Amino acid sequence: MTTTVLVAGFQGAMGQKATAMIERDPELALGAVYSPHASTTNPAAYDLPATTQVFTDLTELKTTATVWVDFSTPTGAFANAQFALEHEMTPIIGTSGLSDEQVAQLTKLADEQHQAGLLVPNFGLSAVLLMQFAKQAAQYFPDAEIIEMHHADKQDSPSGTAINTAKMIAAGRTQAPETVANPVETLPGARGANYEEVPIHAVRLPGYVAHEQVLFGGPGEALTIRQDSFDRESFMHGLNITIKQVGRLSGFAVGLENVL
Ligand SMILES: NC(=O)C1=CN([C@@H]2O[C@H](COP(=O)(O)OP(=O)(O)OC[C@H]3O[C@@H](n4cnc5c(N)ncnc54)[C@H](OP(=O)(O)O)[C@@H]3O)[C@@H](O)[C@H]2O)C=CC1
Ligand SMILES: O=C(O)C1=N[C@H](C(=O)O)C[C@H](O)C1
Repeated sequence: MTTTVLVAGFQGAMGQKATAMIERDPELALGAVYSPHASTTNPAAYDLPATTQVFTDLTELKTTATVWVDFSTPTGAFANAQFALEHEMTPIIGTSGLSDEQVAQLTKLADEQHQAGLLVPNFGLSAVLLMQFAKQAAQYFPDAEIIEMHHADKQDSPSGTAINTAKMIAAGRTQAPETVANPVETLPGARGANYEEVPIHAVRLPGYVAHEQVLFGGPGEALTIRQDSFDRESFMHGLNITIKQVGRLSGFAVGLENVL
């Protein structure tokens, strides 16, 4: 059976990879693409199949796609996912930057619509394993810091993966981390952002793609866990599996591990 997919943000770095992967897979069909800033609705202009509908306006969007893949922007992704759920499409949100409150709203909407949905902070297997290992390590090393490194075009900081890693570290801890009584930052921001008592440091540099290091420190020892996406192809296997498996979920979930 063929699954028909819509890709939102199809002209972006991830959108282009995703549309190419879908076109290559005989079990998938690229039914439609969406971006509010696309200049024409002619698929030939983007080297897309003639059967792929191009939409630039949500109010005009009508498609046979059953799965909505989102690689847009933190501001666009929430409204897109709401639209998908309200129009019988299962959202797979790859876009980072959604707040916990927005995730709670999507979970409620999915339940109301009797729909599934998945937010995937990172489609890379190395990142999923890093997060699981970090949760495990936090049981013994409650003191941890995250350094995430990305390409210079990344809009949001910190990365969705870093925030999710911090959540998993917090969930894995059995003791509170140590805190400095009166910290002094002689340059504001020197200790990074703080999520669940995990400092997060975001690096944005040309040449990088997507990388994360988690540093754990304990009395007289340290543990470092690192993952690297050297190419956006690293996200495509996870995305392919998610498109094929997401329909089995009941309700809205977070994390690739839900479909592995
Ligand atoms: N989960 C994962 O494994 C991964 C997630 N990501 C995340 O995916 C997102 C996209 O990344 P990337 O492709 O690098 O970013 P890009 O900036 O390259 O692409 C985003 C695209 O979305 C378009 N866009 C803007 N607003 C909307 C909207 N409301 N609806 C649909 N499309 C819109 C943009 O168009 P225009 O430029 O004309 O505004 C642009 O073409 C980011 O949040 C990133 O963090 C990235 C890699 C892996
Ligand atoms: O913008 C990116 O590139 C990436 N974004 C995601 C995130 O914010 O975690 C996933 C991966 O890190 C690549």
